Amino acid sequence: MYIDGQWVGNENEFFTEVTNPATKEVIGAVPTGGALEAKQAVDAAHAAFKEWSKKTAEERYRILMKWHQLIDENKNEIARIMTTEQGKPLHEALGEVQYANSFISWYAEEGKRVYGETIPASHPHKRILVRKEPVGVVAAITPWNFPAAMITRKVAPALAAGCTCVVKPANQTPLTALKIAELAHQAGLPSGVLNVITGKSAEIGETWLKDTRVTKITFTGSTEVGKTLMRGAAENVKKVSLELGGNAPFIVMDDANLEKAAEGLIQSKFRNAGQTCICTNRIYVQEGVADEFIKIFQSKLEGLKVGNGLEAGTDIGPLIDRAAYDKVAGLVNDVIEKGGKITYTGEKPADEGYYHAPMILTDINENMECMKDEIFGPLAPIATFKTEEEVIERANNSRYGLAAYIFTENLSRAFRMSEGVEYGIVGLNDGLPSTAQAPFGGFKESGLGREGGHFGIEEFLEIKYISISLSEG
Ligand SMILES: NC(=O)C1=CN([C@@H]2O[C@H](COP(=O)(O)OP(=O)(O)OC[C@H]3O[C@@H](n4cnc5c(N)ncnc54)[C@H](OP(=O)(O)O)[C@@H]3O)[C@@H](O)[C@H]2O)C=CC1
Ligand SMILES: O=C(O)CCCC(=O)O
Repeated sequence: MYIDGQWVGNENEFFTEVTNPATKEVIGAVPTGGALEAKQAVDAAHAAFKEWSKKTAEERYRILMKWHQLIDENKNEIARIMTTEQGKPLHEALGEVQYANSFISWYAEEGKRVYGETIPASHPHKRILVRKEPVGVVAAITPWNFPAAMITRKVAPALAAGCTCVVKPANQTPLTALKIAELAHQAGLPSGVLNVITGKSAEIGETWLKDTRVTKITFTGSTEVGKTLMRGAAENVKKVSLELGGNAPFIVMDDANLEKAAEGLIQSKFRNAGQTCICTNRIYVQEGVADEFIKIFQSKLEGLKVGNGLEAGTDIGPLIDRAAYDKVAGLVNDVIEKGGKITYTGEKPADEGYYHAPMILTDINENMECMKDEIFGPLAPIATFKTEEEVIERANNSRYGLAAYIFTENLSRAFRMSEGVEYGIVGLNDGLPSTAQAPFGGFKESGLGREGGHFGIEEFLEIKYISISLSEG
């Protein structure tokens, strides 16, 4: 673990093993930290806040850009670590490292633009000044599906704003996080500004929730854990940002460019083997074009290779663990039991890993679990619909509201539908909307707040209003 600029173990020397999901081999182990280390990390972050928050944005920019440079120089090594512990194909891992790094450079710059305001007062001798200040110590709890980007998307704006951070990466993928912390250390980030601890998630989370020195919790992961953190944060009214589950509808209208829609679906459905919160979950195709669309989609899917992410040519890696595999297999059984069918199933390696074949599922209805629950796997359930009104209603009939995809070539319809869906992110003829400068986040139970863009740094800033009364004469 990385606490106060030092590499530390834990008191009892317990270790949590890290497994390669492609081979089930143990590839490493990290300390099983708990309440003691969680508190030590906050002690360090709290002490470091005093000086870090006082640095100029330019000084913070220089350190963040050095970190960015080191990540870039080490991107291939980080990508290999990521593929080995997470499973995603090496080219995707490299893409994630670059995506993760784009948050660091973007926010290094944005830190210079934390502007205040002056507001006209109602009295001639008064002045109203508004400034923005860092919220303090930020606790970030991150998932295994994007082991680098979910850390930098939180930590980069927090550090650029002048906050200090304590981070708990997922136990399945701590090695990428620790490598990134090592590079932050090399970049000259002062001790205590960034701390990374591994271990008992519930105990660490609870310690941070109870500690009044932690003023902000930022989390990406399941809606259930997000709700637990939000409840805990209420105790001392911490600020909370949550990026939770999704159930993204992918809508293909009969005037869509079907080639482009099928390409968009491949990108949005099979990225990270379907384990992305904005991955397409349920597919709605307008009746007249359903058969043709499925044919084009299947021909593209047949070209994708499932395998070990380290092997050249792999497009879809394994799922993260046994529980993830069982969940996806259970969703397929549910489809069959409720009258659906498997129209296409891809090949998968016979080896030991947690591989699930990509599948196209048809004769789908809304009572099937895959239409209600986050799949997090390479299943493509396809339902049909008749009208625009009907599909908007079905798309909105979810407790989630993260991302929706709409494919149409009709401009008026494109606006009408984008405005009609209750989702925080709309991919309009676009299967890959994520980028550092845009706001990422959801409506409803998909979360609170936004990451990315100028919106993302606001989550780490307090507004202070200074009322000034000038002496007369
Ligand atoms: N929005 C998204 O991007 C993600 C959504 N999910 C959804 O959640 C499902 C389950 O995945 P899972 O990995 O279990 O997700 P979790 O929400 O359990 O894990 C996300 C992070 O939260 C930590 N955590 C778990 N429980 C607590 C707690 N009580 N207090 C504080 N931190 C906690 C985990 O630590 P540790 O792993 O060490 O226990 C991990 O760092 C997936 O199938 C998917 O549907 C999952 C990941 C990302
Ligand atoms: O699943 C997630 O929460 C990570 C989102 C990846 C992306 O930014 O597209």
